Amino acid sequence: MAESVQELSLSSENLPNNYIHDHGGIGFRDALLPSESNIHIPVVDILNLTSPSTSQQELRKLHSALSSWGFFQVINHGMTSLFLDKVREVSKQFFQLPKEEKLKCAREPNGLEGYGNDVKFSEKQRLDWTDRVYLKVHPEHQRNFNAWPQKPNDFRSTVLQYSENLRQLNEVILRAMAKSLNLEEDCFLKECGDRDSMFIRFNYYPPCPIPDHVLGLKPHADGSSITFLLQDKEVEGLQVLKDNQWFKVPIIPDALVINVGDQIEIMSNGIFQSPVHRVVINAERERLTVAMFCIPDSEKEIKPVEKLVNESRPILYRPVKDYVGIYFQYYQQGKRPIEASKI
Ligand SMILES: O=C(O)CCC(=O)C(=O)O
Ligand SMILES: [Fe+2]
Repeated sequence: MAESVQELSLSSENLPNNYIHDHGGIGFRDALLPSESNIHIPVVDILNLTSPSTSQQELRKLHSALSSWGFFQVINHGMTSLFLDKVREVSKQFFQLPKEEKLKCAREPNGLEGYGNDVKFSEKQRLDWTDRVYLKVHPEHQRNFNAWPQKPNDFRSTVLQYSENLRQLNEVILRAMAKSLNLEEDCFLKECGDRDSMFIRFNYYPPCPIPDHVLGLKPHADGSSITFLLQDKEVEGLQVLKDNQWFKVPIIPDALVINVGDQIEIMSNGIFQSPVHRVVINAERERLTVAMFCIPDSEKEIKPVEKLVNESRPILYRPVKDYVGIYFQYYQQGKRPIEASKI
């Protein structure tokens, strides 16, 4: 593995050029807080969503969140604050291990899973200021435990429990999203197929001496159906682009952030937006987040749901298969992968 960002952050007088954005310095970090501009990233309460007397109102909120931001936060999702802290804790403990221990689960040169950082494919590319662990957690028979951290001891059991919880929550959210569009409740679940998968990514962003010129994660939209993000409890950094303006996603310690990925944008015929987002860093504190990407069956054709195509809303996307495969090709060329599907 190339030098970790964690190591770079310790000996940071001369940062390699390929981390530096020349156009930085114009305030990566002074994005607006949505509340400052009087608009809010909605917070959806799962209890309200599932209780008959409040569900209609909550579904309207969800619909509005997904069509304007593509982002929302959920509370009352069933996981305790103690458990979420545990997920954060085992993740942090892994990145604190000595280098030799972390390298035991290093990503293979052409592999996908394991511990590593940004894959370098060209000299022109700007690299992300982050080290990661990327793992397939679903389906069960495709878990490759060789790529999983062996330490801390409770890493595996905690991540398995967290994945199981998010699998159930994914179903709740996809059903609610379909209902909010007056579709059959299981519409998106069916479109994702029985052979869907889930990948978890632990994002570790060390402090950086020149945070106005370096990004934790470049602007991108996710290739998932939807993505769940457990934010750092204290250090912010996630920003979302809306109407050409960057907004900070505020920290709500026990909430999960959820965003639409490109594949739901396609299925919803563009009603739900897969938002462009990025991560900024800071000079003082590390930040750690845990993203879970839900991915539809790669053999299934993803296309706009028929009921969402009509005269006033013509079809906007052509069918695509193996979107995640296309995603990496486009991303590497600096293009938005969803362009591959736009008519
Ligand atoms: O770390 C974050 O706040 C966002 C992570 C993210 O966007 C991703 O992993 O795709
Ligand atoms: Fe993302």
